[in-house]
Amino acid sequence: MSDAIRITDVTLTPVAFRDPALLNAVGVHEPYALRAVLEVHTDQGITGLGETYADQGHLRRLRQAADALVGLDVHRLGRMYAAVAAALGGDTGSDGHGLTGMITSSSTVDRVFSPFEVACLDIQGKAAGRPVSDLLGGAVRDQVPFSAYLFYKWAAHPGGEPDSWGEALDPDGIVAQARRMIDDYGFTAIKLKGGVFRPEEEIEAVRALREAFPDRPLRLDPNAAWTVDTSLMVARELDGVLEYLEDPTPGQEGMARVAREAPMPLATNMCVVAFDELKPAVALDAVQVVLSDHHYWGGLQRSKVLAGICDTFDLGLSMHSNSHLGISLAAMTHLAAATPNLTYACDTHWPWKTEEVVAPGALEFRDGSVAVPTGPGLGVELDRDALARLHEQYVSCGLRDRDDTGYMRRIDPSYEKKVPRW
Ligand SMILES: O=C([O-])C(=O)C[C@H](O)[C@@H](O)C(=O)[O-]
Ligand SMILES: [Mg+2]
Repeated sequence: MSDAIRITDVTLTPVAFRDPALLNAVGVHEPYALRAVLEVHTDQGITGLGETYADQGHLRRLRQAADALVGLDVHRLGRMYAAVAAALGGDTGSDGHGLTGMITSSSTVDRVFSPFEVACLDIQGKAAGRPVSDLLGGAVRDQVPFSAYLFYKWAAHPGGEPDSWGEALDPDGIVAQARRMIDDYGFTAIKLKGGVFRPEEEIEAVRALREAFPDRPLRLDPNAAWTVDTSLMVARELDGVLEYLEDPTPGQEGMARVAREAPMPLATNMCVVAFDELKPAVALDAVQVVLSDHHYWGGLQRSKVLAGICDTFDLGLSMHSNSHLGISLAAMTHLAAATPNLTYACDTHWPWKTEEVVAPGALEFRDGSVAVPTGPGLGVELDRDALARLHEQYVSCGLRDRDDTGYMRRIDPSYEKKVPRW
Protein backbone atom coordinates (compact mmCIF):
# COMPACT_ATOMS: atom_id res chain seq x y z
CA MET A 1 0.00 0.00 0.00
CA SER A 2 1.27 3.46 -0.85
CA ASP A 3 1.77 5.72 2.15
CA ALA A 4 0.85 8.79 0.12
CA ILE A 5 -2.29 10.63 1.21
CA ARG A 6 -3.45 12.61 -1.77
CA ILE A 7 -5.53 15.75 -1.80
CA THR A 8 -8.77 15.22 -3.71
CA ASP A 9 -10.61 18.43 -3.03
CA VAL A 10 -10.60 21.60 -0.91
CA THR A 11 -13.68 23.22 0.60
CA LEU A 12 -13.30 26.91 1.32
CA THR A 13 -15.97 28.52 3.51
CA PRO A 14 -15.85 32.25 4.27
CA VAL A 15 -17.47 33.08 7.61
CA ALA A 16 -18.29 36.27 9.53
CA PHE A 17 -18.46 36.47 13.32
CA ARG A 18 -19.54 39.38 15.50
CA ASP A 19 -16.72 41.69 16.55
CA PRO A 20 -16.93 44.60 19.03
CA ALA A 21 -16.04 48.18 18.10
CA LEU A 22 -12.33 47.84 18.90
CA LEU A 23 -10.23 50.92 18.13
CA ASN A 24 -6.75 50.92 16.66
CA ALA A 25 -4.29 53.21 14.90
CA VAL A 26 -6.09 52.98 11.55
CA GLY A 27 -9.76 53.11 12.59
CA VAL A 28 -12.20 50.71 14.21
CA HIS A 29 -13.19 47.07 13.77
CA GLU A 30 -16.36 46.57 11.75
CA PRO A 31 -19.33 44.72 13.29
CA TYR A 32 -18.10 41.41 11.84
CA ALA A 33 -14.64 39.89 11.50
CA LEU A 34 -14.08 37.73 8.42
CA ARG A 35 -12.25 34.40 8.30
CA ALA A 36 -12.01 31.54 5.82
CA VAL A 37 -12.28 27.91 6.97
CA LEU A 38 -10.45 25.39 4.82
CA GLU A 39 -11.22 21.70 4.68
CA VAL A 40 -8.64 19.69 2.76
CA HIS A 41 -10.10 16.32 1.70
CA THR A 42 -7.99 13.29 0.81
CA ASP A 43 -8.21 9.94 -0.96
CA GLN A 44 -7.96 8.18 2.41
CA GLY A 45 -11.04 9.88 3.76
CA ILE A 46 -9.08 12.02 6.23
CA THR A 47 -9.92 15.72 6.23
CA GLY A 48 -7.67 18.47 7.60
CA LEU A 49 -8.64 21.95 8.81
CA GLY A 50 -7.07 25.34 8.25
CA GLU A 51 -8.13 28.92 9.00
CA THR A 52 -7.04 32.18 7.42
CA TYR A 53 -8.11 35.69 6.35
CA ALA A 54 -11.12 36.06 4.08
CA ASP A 55 -10.56 39.27 2.17
CA GLN A 56 -11.72 38.85 -1.43
CA GLY A 57 -8.30 38.90 -3.05
CA HIS A 58 -7.04 36.34 -0.54
CA LEU A 59 -10.06 34.08 -1.20
CA ARG A 60 -9.37 34.25 -4.92
CA ARG A 61 -5.72 33.30 -4.37
CA LEU A 62 -6.72 30.47 -2.00
CA ARG A 63 -8.96 29.03 -4.73
CA GLN A 64 -6.14 29.24 -7.27
CA ALA A 65 -3.82 27.48 -4.83
CA ALA A 66 -6.41 24.82 -3.98
CA ASP A 67 -6.74 23.86 -7.65
CA ALA A 68 -2.96 23.51 -7.91
CA LEU A 69 -2.77 21.20 -4.88
CA VAL A 70 -5.25 18.53 -5.95
CA GLY A 71 -3.42 15.20 -6.44
CA LEU A 72 -0.43 16.10 -4.23
CA ASP A 73 0.62 14.04 -1.21
CA VAL A 74 -0.02 15.88 2.08
CA HIS A 75 3.48 14.87 3.26
CA ARG A 76 5.20 16.74 0.41
CA LEU A 77 4.95 20.21 1.86
CA GLY A 78 7.91 21.55 -0.14
CA ARG A 79 6.24 20.53 -3.39
CA MET A 80 3.00 22.03 -2.24
CA TYR A 81 4.75 25.33 -1.46
CA ALA A 82 6.27 25.38 -4.96
CA ALA A 83 2.89 24.56 -6.51
CA VAL A 84 1.26 27.45 -4.65
CA ALA A 85 4.04 29.84 -5.71
CA ALA A 86 3.67 28.75 -9.35
CA ALA A 87 -0.12 29.04 -9.23
CA LEU A 88 0.04 32.59 -7.89
CA GLY A 89 2.69 33.64 -10.40
CA GLY A 90 3.77 36.82 -8.60
CA ASP A 91 0.25 37.96 -7.72
CA THR A 92 0.67 40.25 -4.70
CA GLY A 93 -1.96 40.73 -2.03
CA SER A 94 -2.46 43.28 0.71
CA ASP A 95 -3.49 42.93 4.34
CA GLY A 96 -6.16 45.56 3.73
CA HIS A 97 -5.28 47.62 6.80
CA GLY A 98 -1.50 48.00 6.78
CA LEU A 99 -1.03 46.66 10.31
CA THR A 100 1.19 43.78 9.27
CA GLY A 101 3.70 45.60 7.12
CA MET A 102 4.65 45.53 3.45
CA ILE A 103 3.23 42.64 1.45
CA THR A 104 5.43 41.28 -1.33
CA SER A 105 4.83 38.47 -3.82
CA SER A 106 6.93 36.04 -1.74
CA SER A 107 5.13 36.93 1.49
CA THR A 108 1.82 36.51 -0.38
CA VAL A 109 2.81 32.91 -1.13
CA ASP A 110 3.45 32.43 2.60
CA ARG A 111 0.02 33.83 3.47
CA VAL A 112 -1.75 31.64 0.94
CA PHE A 113 0.23 28.47 1.65
CA SER A 114 -0.20 28.70 5.44
CA PRO A 115 -3.76 27.34 5.92
CA PHE A 116 -3.08 24.47 3.49
CA GLU A 117 0.04 23.55 5.44
CA VAL A 118 -1.86 23.59 8.73
CA ALA A 119 -4.60 21.41 7.21
CA CYS A 120 -2.00 18.96 5.83
CA LEU A 121 -0.30 18.72 9.23
CA ASP A 122 -3.75 18.06 10.72
CA ILE A 123 -4.14 15.21 8.20
CA GLN A 124 -0.63 13.86 8.83
CA GLY A 125 -1.28 13.90 12.57
CA LYS A 126 -4.64 12.17 12.21
CA ALA A 127 -3.08 9.50 9.99
CA ALA A 128 -0.19 8.91 12.39
CA GLY A 129 -2.31 9.21 15.55
CA ARG A 130 -0.06 12.03 16.82
CA PRO A 131 -0.80 15.66 17.78
CA VAL A 132 0.49 18.36 15.43
CA SER A 133 2.96 19.51 18.12
CA ASP A 134 4.70 16.12 17.71
CA LEU A 135 5.15 16.81 13.99
CA LEU A 136 6.86 20.10 14.88
CA GLY A 137 9.50 18.56 17.11
CA GLY A 138 7.34 17.78 20.10
CA ALA A 139 5.85 19.94 22.83
CA VAL A 140 8.32 21.47 25.27
CA ARG A 141 5.42 22.83 27.33
CA ASP A 142 1.98 21.35 28.02
CA GLN A 143 0.31 24.71 28.59
CA VAL A 144 0.73 27.71 26.31
CA PRO A 145 0.40 31.11 28.03
CA PHE A 146 -1.51 33.88 26.23
CA SER A 147 -1.78 37.59 27.11
CA ALA A 148 -4.80 39.76 27.89
CA TYR A 149 -5.20 41.83 24.72
CA LEU A 150 -6.83 45.13 25.72
CA PHE A 151 -8.41 47.59 23.30
CA TYR A 152 -9.83 51.06 23.63
CA LYS A 153 -13.38 50.53 22.50
CA TRP A 154 -16.82 51.99 22.13
CA ALA A 155 -19.72 50.53 24.10
CA ALA A 156 -21.41 49.52 20.84
CA HIS A 157 -21.21 49.86 17.10
CA PRO A 158 -23.12 52.96 16.02
CA GLY A 159 -26.82 52.06 16.01
CA GLY A 160 -26.10 48.63 17.52
CA GLU A 161 -26.71 46.96 20.87
CA PRO A 162 -24.02 47.45 23.55
CA ASP A 163 -21.73 44.42 23.96
CA SER A 164 -21.01 42.92 27.36
CA TRP A 165 -17.63 44.69 27.73
CA GLY A 166 -18.86 48.28 27.69
CA GLU A 167 -16.90 51.36 26.81
CA ALA A 168 -13.15 51.70 27.44
CA LEU A 169 -11.88 55.13 26.43
CA ASP A 170 -9.76 56.13 29.43
CA PRO A 171 -7.45 54.54 32.04
CA ASP A 172 -10.35 53.48 34.30
CA GLY A 173 -12.10 51.76 31.39
CA ILE A 174 -8.89 49.99 30.39
CA VAL A 175 -8.20 48.81 33.94
CA ALA A 176 -11.78 47.54 34.28
CA GLN A 177 -11.43 45.68 30.98
CA ALA A 178 -8.16 44.12 32.13
CA ARG A 179 -9.72 43.08 35.41
CA ARG A 180 -12.57 41.27 33.74
CA MET A 181 -10.26 39.61 31.21
CA ILE A 182 -7.96 38.41 33.97
CA ASP A 183 -10.88 37.25 36.14
CA ASP A 184 -12.38 35.33 33.22
CA TYR A 185 -9.21 33.86 31.69
CA GLY A 186 -6.43 34.21 34.27
CA PHE A 187 -4.02 35.94 31.87
CA THR A 188 -0.64 36.67 33.40
CA ALA A 189 0.61 39.24 30.84
CA ILE A 190 -1.21 42.30 29.46
CA LYS A 191 -1.00 44.06 26.08
CA LEU A 192 -2.69 47.38 25.33
CA LYS A 193 -3.46 48.21 21.72
CA GLY A 194 -2.50 51.87 21.47
CA GLY A 195 -2.15 54.42 18.69
CA VAL A 196 -5.71 55.57 19.35
CA PHE A 197 -5.34 58.57 21.68
CA ARG A 198 -2.54 61.06 22.27
CA PRO A 199 0.52 59.21 23.60
CA GLU A 200 0.27 61.00 26.98
CA GLU A 201 -3.16 59.44 27.54
CA GLU A 202 -1.88 55.99 26.63
CA ILE A 203 1.08 56.40 29.00
CA GLU A 204 -1.45 57.20 31.72
CA ALA A 205 -3.43 54.05 30.90
CA VAL A 206 -0.29 51.89 31.09
CA ARG A 207 0.63 53.47 34.43
CA ALA A 208 -2.88 52.73 35.71
CA LEU A 209 -2.46 49.11 34.60
CA ARG A 210 0.88 48.92 36.39
CA GLU A 211 -0.70 50.21 39.58
CA ALA A 212 -3.66 47.82 39.35
CA PHE A 213 -1.55 44.79 38.32
CA PRO A 214 1.91 45.30 39.86
CA ASP A 215 3.30 41.89 38.86
CA ARG A 216 2.06 41.38 35.31
CA PRO A 217 4.32 42.05 32.33
CA LEU A 218 2.87 44.93 30.26
CA ARG A 219 3.16 45.74 26.55
CA LEU A 220 2.00 48.71 24.52
CA ASP A 221 1.47 48.52 20.74
CA PRO A 222 0.55 51.75 18.88
CA ASN A 223 1.06 50.19 15.42
CA ALA A 224 3.62 52.77 14.27
CA ALA A 225 1.49 55.78 15.24
CA TRP A 226 4.44 57.75 16.60
CA THR A 227 7.46 59.57 15.23
CA VAL A 228 10.91 58.59 16.46
CA ASP A 229 10.95 61.51 18.92
CA THR A 230 7.51 60.68 20.30
CA SER A 231 8.50 57.02 20.60
CA LEU A 232 11.57 57.99 22.62
CA MET A 233 9.50 60.23 24.87
CA VAL A 234 7.07 57.35 25.57
CA ALA A 235 9.92 54.88 26.03
CA ARG A 236 11.53 57.12 28.63
CA GLU A 237 8.23 57.72 30.43
CA LEU A 238 7.58 53.98 30.62
CA ASP A 239 11.10 52.97 31.61
CA GLY A 240 10.84 50.02 33.99
CA VAL A 241 7.13 49.57 33.23
CA LEU A 242 7.01 47.76 29.88
CA GLU A 243 8.18 44.26 29.08
CA TYR A 244 8.45 45.43 25.47
CA LEU A 245 7.29 48.31 23.30
CA GLU A 246 5.72 47.06 20.09
CA ASP A 247 6.03 48.93 16.77
CA PRO A 248 6.20 52.46 18.14
CA THR A 249 7.29 53.94 14.81
CA PRO A 250 7.21 52.92 11.12
CA GLY A 251 10.05 51.18 9.30
CA GLN A 252 13.25 49.46 10.32
CA GLU A 253 15.37 52.64 10.17
CA GLY A 254 13.03 54.46 12.54
CA MET A 255 12.76 51.46 14.84
CA ALA A 256 16.57 51.21 14.94
CA ARG A 257 16.82 54.87 15.97
CA VAL A 258 14.33 54.28 18.78
CA ALA A 259 16.01 51.00 19.79
CA ARG A 260 19.39 52.72 20.25
CA GLU A 261 18.04 54.81 23.14
CA ALA A 262 14.92 53.04 24.41
CA PRO A 263 15.40 51.39 27.80
CA MET A 264 13.16 48.43 26.91
CA PRO A 265 13.22 45.92 24.01
CA LEU A 266 11.29 46.82 20.85
CA ALA A 267 9.01 44.21 19.29
CA THR A 268 7.43 44.08 15.84
CA ASN A 269 4.77 42.56 13.68
CA MET A 270 5.08 45.41 11.16
CA CYS A 271 8.69 45.94 10.09
CA VAL A 272 9.75 42.26 10.09
CA VAL A 273 6.94 40.24 8.57
CA ALA A 274 8.77 38.15 5.97
CA PHE A 275 12.05 36.26 5.71
CA ASP A 276 13.78 38.83 3.52
CA GLU A 277 13.22 41.48 6.19
CA LEU A 278 15.21 39.60 8.84
CA LYS A 279 18.71 40.27 7.50
CA PRO A 280 18.40 44.09 7.39
CA ALA A 281 16.63 44.09 10.77
CA VAL A 282 19.51 42.18 12.35
CA ALA A 283 22.10 44.40 10.65
CA LEU A 284 20.36 47.54 11.92
CA ASP A 285 19.49 46.05 15.33
CA ALA A 286 16.03 47.46 14.61
CA VAL A 287 14.09 45.11 16.91
CA GLN A 288 14.78 42.81 19.81
CA VAL A 289 11.59 40.71 19.64
CA VAL A 290 9.81 39.38 16.54
CA LEU A 291 6.14 38.51 16.76
CA SER A 292 5.67 35.36 14.75
CA ASP A 293 2.32 34.60 13.14
CA HIS A 294 1.90 31.37 11.20
CA HIS A 295 -0.84 32.96 9.08
CA TYR A 296 1.72 35.11 7.29
CA TRP A 297 5.05 33.38 8.01
CA GLY A 298 4.06 30.46 5.75
CA GLY A 299 2.58 28.01 8.25
CA LEU A 300 3.82 26.14 11.29
CA GLN A 301 7.03 24.64 9.93
CA ARG A 302 8.21 27.91 8.41
CA SER A 303 7.38 29.61 11.73
CA LYS A 304 9.82 27.18 13.30
CA VAL A 305 12.42 28.28 10.74
CA LEU A 306 11.75 31.85 11.90
CA ALA A 307 12.20 30.69 15.49
CA GLY A 308 15.59 29.19 14.59
CA ILE A 309 16.73 32.42 12.96
CA CYS A 310 15.60 34.42 16.00
CA ASP A 311 17.49 32.02 18.25
CA THR A 312 20.64 32.35 16.15
CA PHE A 313 20.58 36.15 16.19
CA ASP A 314 19.50 36.51 19.84
CA LEU A 315 16.12 37.93 18.93
CA GLY A 316 13.24 37.28 21.31
CA LEU A 317 10.16 35.58 19.92
CA SER A 318 6.54 36.33 20.71
CA MET A 319 3.31 35.65 18.78
CA HIS A 320 0.91 38.01 17.01
CA SER A 321 -2.80 37.53 16.48
CA ASN A 322 -5.71 38.96 14.53
CA SER A 323 -9.41 38.30 15.22
CA HIS A 324 -9.54 34.51 14.88
CA LEU A 325 -11.48 31.33 15.58
CA GLY A 326 -10.66 27.98 17.17
CA ILE A 327 -8.81 26.33 14.28
CA SER A 328 -6.25 29.13 14.45
CA LEU A 329 -6.07 28.96 18.25
CA ALA A 330 -5.35 25.22 18.02
CA ALA A 331 -2.62 25.80 15.42
CA MET A 332 -1.08 28.65 17.46
CA THR A 333 -1.09 26.47 20.58
CA HIS A 334 0.63 23.49 18.89
CA LEU A 335 3.23 25.80 17.36
CA ALA A 336 3.95 27.66 20.60
CA ALA A 337 4.14 24.37 22.50
CA ALA A 338 6.80 23.06 20.10
CA THR A 339 8.90 26.25 19.93
CA PRO A 340 11.32 26.34 22.88
CA ASN A 341 12.40 29.97 22.42
CA LEU A 342 8.84 31.30 22.24
CA THR A 343 9.05 32.47 25.81
CA TYR A 344 6.60 35.39 25.80
CA ALA A 345 2.88 34.94 26.39
CA CYS A 346 1.23 34.87 22.94
CA ASP A 347 -1.31 37.42 21.71
CA THR A 348 -4.88 36.30 21.14
CA HIS A 349 -8.11 38.12 20.26
CA TRP A 350 -10.05 35.13 21.68
CA PRO A 351 -11.94 36.92 24.49
CA TRP A 352 -13.48 39.37 22.00
CA LYS A 353 -15.53 36.85 20.08
CA THR A 354 -18.86 35.35 20.98
CA GLU A 355 -19.20 32.92 18.08
CA GLU A 356 -17.16 29.88 17.05
CA VAL A 357 -16.90 27.20 14.35
CA VAL A 358 -15.06 24.60 16.43
CA ALA A 359 -16.98 22.14 18.61
CA PRO A 360 -16.72 23.12 22.29
CA GLY A 361 -14.41 21.47 24.81
CA ALA A 362 -11.11 21.14 22.95
CA LEU A 363 -9.59 24.49 23.87
CA GLU A 364 -10.00 25.90 27.36
CA PHE A 365 -8.17 28.74 29.09
CA ARG A 366 -6.96 28.05 32.60
CA ASP A 367 -4.66 30.48 34.46
CA GLY A 368 -4.16 32.34 31.18
CA SER A 369 -2.96 29.26 29.29
CA VAL A 370 -4.40 26.75 26.86
CA ALA A 371 -3.57 23.07 27.38
CA VAL A 372 -1.94 21.65 24.25
CA PRO A 373 -4.41 19.24 22.62
CA THR A 374 -3.07 15.69 22.83
CA GLY A 375 -5.39 13.98 20.35
CA PRO A 376 -4.43 13.29 16.73
CA GLY A 377 -3.86 16.28 14.44
CA LEU A 378 -4.93 19.74 15.61
CA GLY A 379 -7.36 18.14 18.05
CA VAL A 380 -10.37 20.24 17.01
CA GLU A 381 -13.51 19.35 15.06
CA LEU A 382 -15.87 21.57 13.12
CA ASP A 383 -19.31 22.31 14.49
CA ARG A 384 -21.13 22.04 11.15
CA ASP A 385 -24.24 23.93 12.27
CA ALA A 386 -22.08 26.79 13.53
CA LEU A 387 -20.07 26.81 10.30
CA ALA A 388 -23.28 27.03 8.24
CA ARG A 389 -24.64 29.80 10.48
CA LEU A 390 -21.46 31.89 10.30
CA HIS A 391 -21.29 31.39 6.55
CA GLU A 392 -24.90 32.64 6.28
CA GLN A 393 -23.81 35.62 8.36
CA TYR A 394 -20.94 36.21 5.91
CA VAL A 395 -23.35 36.18 2.99
CA SER A 396 -25.85 38.51 4.64
CA CYS A 397 -23.49 40.97 6.39
CA GLY A 398 -22.18 42.28 3.08
CA LEU A 399 -18.59 42.80 4.33
CA ARG A 400 -16.02 41.41 1.92
CA ASP A 401 -12.73 43.04 3.02
CA ARG A 402 -11.43 44.22 6.38
CA ASP A 403 -11.57 48.00 6.26
CA ASP A 404 -11.12 49.62 9.68
CA THR A 405 -10.34 53.02 8.13
CA GLY A 406 -13.31 53.03 5.74
CA TYR A 407 -15.67 52.08 8.57
CA MET A 408 -14.30 54.85 10.80
CA ARG A 409 -14.72 57.35 7.97
CA ARG A 410 -18.33 56.38 7.50
CA ILE A 411 -18.85 57.22 11.18
CA ASP A 412 -16.58 60.28 11.24
CA PRO A 413 -15.97 61.67 7.74
CA SER A 414 -13.14 63.89 9.05
CA TYR A 415 -11.09 60.83 10.15
CA GLU A 416 -7.76 60.51 8.37
CA LYS A 417 -5.37 57.57 8.38
CA LYS A 418 -1.97 58.98 9.31
CA VAL A 419 1.17 56.96 10.01
CA PRO A 420 2.80 58.28 12.14
CA ARG A 421 0.06 60.43 13.67
CA TRP A 422 1.88 61.93 16.67
O1 LIG B 1 -0.26 43.37 17.11
C1 LIG B 1 -0.82 43.92 16.18
O2 LIG B 1 -0.25 44.79 15.56
C2 LIG B 1 -2.16 43.49 15.80
O3 LIG B 1 -2.70 42.66 16.48
C3 LIG B 1 -2.83 44.03 14.64
C4 LIG B 1 -4.32 43.83 14.69
O4 LIG B 1 -4.84 44.07 13.42
C5 LIG B 1 -4.99 44.70 15.74
O5 LIG B 1 -4.50 46.01 15.61
C6 LIG B 1 -6.47 44.72 15.61
O6 LIG B 1 -7.09 43.68 15.72
O7 LIG B 1 -7.01 45.83 15.43
MG1 LIG C 1 1.54 44.61 16.91
